[in-house]
Amino acid sequence: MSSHLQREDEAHRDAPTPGPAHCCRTVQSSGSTGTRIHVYTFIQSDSEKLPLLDNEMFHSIKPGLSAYADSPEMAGHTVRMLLKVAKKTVPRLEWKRTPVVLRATAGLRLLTTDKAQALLDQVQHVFDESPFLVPDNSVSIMNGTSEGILAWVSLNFLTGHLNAQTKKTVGILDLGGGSTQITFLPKMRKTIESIPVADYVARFDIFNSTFELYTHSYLGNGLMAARLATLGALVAEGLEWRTFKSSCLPKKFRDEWSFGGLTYRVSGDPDGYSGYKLCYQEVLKVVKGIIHQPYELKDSDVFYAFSYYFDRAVDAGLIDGVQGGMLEVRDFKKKAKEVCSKMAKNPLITPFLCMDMTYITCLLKDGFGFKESTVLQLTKKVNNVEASWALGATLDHFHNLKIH
Ligand SMILES: O=c1ccn([C@@H]2O[C@H](COP(=O)(O)OP(=O)(O)O)[C@@H](O)[C@H]2O)c(=O)[nH]1
Repeated sequence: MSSHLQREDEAHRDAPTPGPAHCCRTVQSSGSTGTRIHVYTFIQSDSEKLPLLDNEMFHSIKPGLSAYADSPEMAGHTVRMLLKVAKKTVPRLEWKRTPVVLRATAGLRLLTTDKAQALLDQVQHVFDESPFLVPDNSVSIMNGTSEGILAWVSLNFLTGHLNAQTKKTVGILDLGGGSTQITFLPKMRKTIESIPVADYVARFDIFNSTFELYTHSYLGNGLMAARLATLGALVAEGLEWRTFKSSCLPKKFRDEWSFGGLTYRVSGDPDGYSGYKLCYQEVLKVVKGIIHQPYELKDSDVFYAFSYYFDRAVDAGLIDGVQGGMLEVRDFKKKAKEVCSKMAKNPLITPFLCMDMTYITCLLKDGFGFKESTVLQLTKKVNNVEASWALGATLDHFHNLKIH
């Protein structure tokens, strides 16, 4: 993350409002499956303390910017539409002192440097023409470590753990389209000692505490990227004529499917078998030897799981789409088996549901090594605020978390 972003206290130097400062900030999160805007309003009465989050406005547009890799001006259009929403949310008098920042995640990390830069340039141009405050480094690709840490900061801020004196915190699991992140505060020394390479640990300061987190982002292990890998569709050639088959799809299913600006012909295996067991073998290839198993997960507390973990749990009928809920890892497994065995007879809510549920089960069990009894708190929103790294990025902007 940038350390030279303009701080809120600087932006407020000429602020007319006496007393507690109300500040707004817009973050655009550019993911592989969509571009979103978050406008946060904070109340900051004491610069020594964490601010209070007063309100959030959220809006999203599909597809993600990476779908415009070959027509970057369309990326500018997406961002212009989202800034229109920001203009409606932020009072006109506040525009000039409201910073606007875009952070891109896996979708742009997966593109070549030139293509990603052309998209970022378009976004920068739209920002520069906007009436908002455009800080240095306002448009960039965020690295996976920051993505994991900032999502952890968001969830722990929203659940009140960052204010508490106790060092009790919650771990997070984030499943995007292109990448997946796991971040938690280890309790055992051995967890840090047994990491494969140094970049699985990140230290950062927030107010008067230093945290040493286990965090990792797996590029290519987001749900959509995992579909591609399962189908064997990561090949560069033959997209025009090849059909990618999988026993995770209904046997008679045949269609086109697009991700990251490319379209693939996909189908079930009409002459072969389909179902959970075969599907598990297919998705295991995407996980095995790639995902590191942290030492202490076997007897860990609750993890907050959001993004596609939440969306698919809703699609499969495991939780309510508004309330969310608590599930055990074994609930995903049981449901995956059920969905896969039924797909031949009943049309699924999405033809990919068996593949997605089986992948999630495999990622949790054979990937991270969770026990079947591990509890996951599935959530879309905490206290009406979207669960994502964007809030953490905002706190970082105003309070400089110093990730090292
Ligand atoms: O502000 C956000 C950002 C992402 N998501 C969810 O994240 C998933 C997709 O992630 P994304 O496209 O950002 O993937 P990435 O490119 O970061 O891997 C979907 O479930 C979205 O609903 C969300 O709910 N709010």
